[in-house]
Amino acid sequence: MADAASIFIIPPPYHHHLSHTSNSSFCTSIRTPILPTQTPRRRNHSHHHQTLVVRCCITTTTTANQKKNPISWGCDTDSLENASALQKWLSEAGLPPQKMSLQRVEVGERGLVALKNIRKGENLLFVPPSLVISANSEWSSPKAGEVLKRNGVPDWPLLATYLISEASFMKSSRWSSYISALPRQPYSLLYWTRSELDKYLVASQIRERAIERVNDVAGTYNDLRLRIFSKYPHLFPEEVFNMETFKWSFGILFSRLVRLPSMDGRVALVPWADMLNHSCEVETFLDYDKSSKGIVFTTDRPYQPGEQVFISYGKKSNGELLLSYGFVPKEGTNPSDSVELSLSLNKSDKCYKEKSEALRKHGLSVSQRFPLQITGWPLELMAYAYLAVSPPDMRNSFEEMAAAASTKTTSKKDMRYMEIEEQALQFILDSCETSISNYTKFLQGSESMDLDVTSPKQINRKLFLKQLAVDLCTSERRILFRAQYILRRRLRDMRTGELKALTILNGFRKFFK
Ligand SMILES: C[S@@+](CC[C@H](N)C(=O)[O-])C[C@H]1O[C@@H](n2cnc3c(N)ncnc32)[C@H](O)[C@@H]1O
Repeated sequence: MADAASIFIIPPPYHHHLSHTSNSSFCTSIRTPILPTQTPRRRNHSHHHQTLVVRCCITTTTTANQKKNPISWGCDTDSLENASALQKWLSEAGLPPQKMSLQRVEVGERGLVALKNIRKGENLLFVPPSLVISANSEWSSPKAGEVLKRNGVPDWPLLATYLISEASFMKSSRWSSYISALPRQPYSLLYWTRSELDKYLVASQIRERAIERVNDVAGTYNDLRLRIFSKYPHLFPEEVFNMETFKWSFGILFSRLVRLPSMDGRVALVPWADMLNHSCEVETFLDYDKSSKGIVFTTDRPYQPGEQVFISYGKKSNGELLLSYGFVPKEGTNPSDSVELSLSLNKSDKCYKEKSEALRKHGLSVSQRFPLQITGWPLELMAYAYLAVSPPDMRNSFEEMAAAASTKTTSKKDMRYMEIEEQALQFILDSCETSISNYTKFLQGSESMDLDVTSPKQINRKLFLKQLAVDLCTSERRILFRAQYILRRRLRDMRTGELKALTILNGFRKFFK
C-alpha cells in the first residue's frame, strides 16, 4: 500500500523514519457517515444549471427519515454486506475469473480466500486498468475534475475529493458497487478522538504522528475549501465536501491506496486487490504487470483452498500499521517493527544556541524522533547523541554532527568521537529508560483504566482501542528493553575496559616511581 508521506498540499512535518488480531464484534459506527436525503446528485455537465438534489451530512444520530430508507457510504466490514454485489459488478466490468473469493476471515474481518490450490510464484488478480481509480479517472462531474486539475491539486487530495464526489452520485457513479463495499468507517487513527489519542497513546510517539496526520488532513481540506470549493459552491457544496467526508475519504486512502512501482510510483485505488489483508510473513506486493496489462501480485508461498491469501503493505512498524490501517500485528511477528525514540538537546547546555542552529540548518529540530529496531539503531541517532553531549571545545564538529544526524545527508561515514562515546551512549540509554518508564506506567495503569463511557454502546469501541494501544505499547517497549540491554552491556564493557586501562597505567606509574 502507498506511503502517506507525500499527500499534502501543505507539506507534512519532517518525519525521521525508515520506512492483533481483529475484533469482529467491535462496533465501528460511532460516527457514521449518513446521507439524510437519498436522492443522488444528478449528472449535469453544465455546471451553471446544475441542481444539487442531495443534502449530505454526517451525523451521530439517526433521524426517522434515515431509518426508513438508510443509505450511507460504504458498509460495516464485519458483515459481508455488499460483497456479492461487488464481485458481480467486477466480473461484469472485466475482472477475469479469480482463484480467490471475498469471505469473512479471522484476520482482517473480510479478506480474499483461496478457492483452489495456489502455487508459490503464481501471478494472481489481473485487475485491468479500466477498473483502477487513479488521478486520471473520469469524473461523474467532469467540471469538478477540470477545476481541480486546473488548480494543480496533487494526487492524494484529488483522489480524496474524487471519492467523495463519486460517492455522492451514488448509483449513477460507475464506482457505486465499489464504494458501497468500502468500510463506512475505515480503521485508522484518524477516527480516534483527541482525548482517545492522549489517553491510550500517551507513552507512544505514534500519538504525535496521529495528531500531525489529523491536522494535515484538516489543513488540506481547509486549503481546498479556501482555494477552490468556496469559489465553486455549485460544484463542491459544503453539505457534501466537508471535514467529515474528507476524514472518511482520507481514511480510505490511508488504508487502501496502492503505489504502483511499474507505473512510475503512481498511486491508485484497486478494487478487489484492496480486499487483501496484510501479513508480516510475506513480502509480495501489488504492481502493474506490463505483459498481462493488469494489477497483479506474485505469491511467495503456496495456499490451500480455504486459506486466506495475504500481501505485504510494506516494511512498516506496528505503530505505522496502527496509524494507517488500524491494526497491530501479534507481538514479535513483525521483523520491520520499530519504536520512535525522542531525543532532545538539554536546554541548559552552554552551546544550546549553536547546536540548535546547526540542527536547523540540516532540517532538524531541538527535539527529534529516531527509529529503534530490535536489531539496532541508525547512524543518525548516534550522530544526534554526539551533538547533544559534545562539550564547547568540540564546537568545530557541531556542523558535521548535525549533518550526519539528518536523513537528507546521503554520504555518511560511520563517524565516531571516542572521547564522548560513553556520554553519547549514556544519553541514549537515559532517553530509553525515560521512555520505558512511560510505557510501564501506561501498561500498568491500563489494567484498571476508567474507560470513560457514557453509554453501553461505547464500551466495545473503548475496549477495542485500549487493546490496540496495549498491543502497540507492549511491542514498542520490547524494542526499548532490547536497546537498554545492549546499551548497558556496551557501557559496562567500556567502563571495565577503562578500569583495566587505568589499573595498568597506575601499575606503570608505580613502576617508574
Ligand atoms: C486494504 S484493506 C483490506 C480489506 C479489509 N479487510 C476490508 O474488509 O475492507 C486494509 C484494512 O484491512 C484490515 N487489515 C488488513 N490486514 C490486517 C491484519 N493483518 N490484521 C487485522 N486487520 C487487517 C485493516 O482494517 C485495514 O485497515
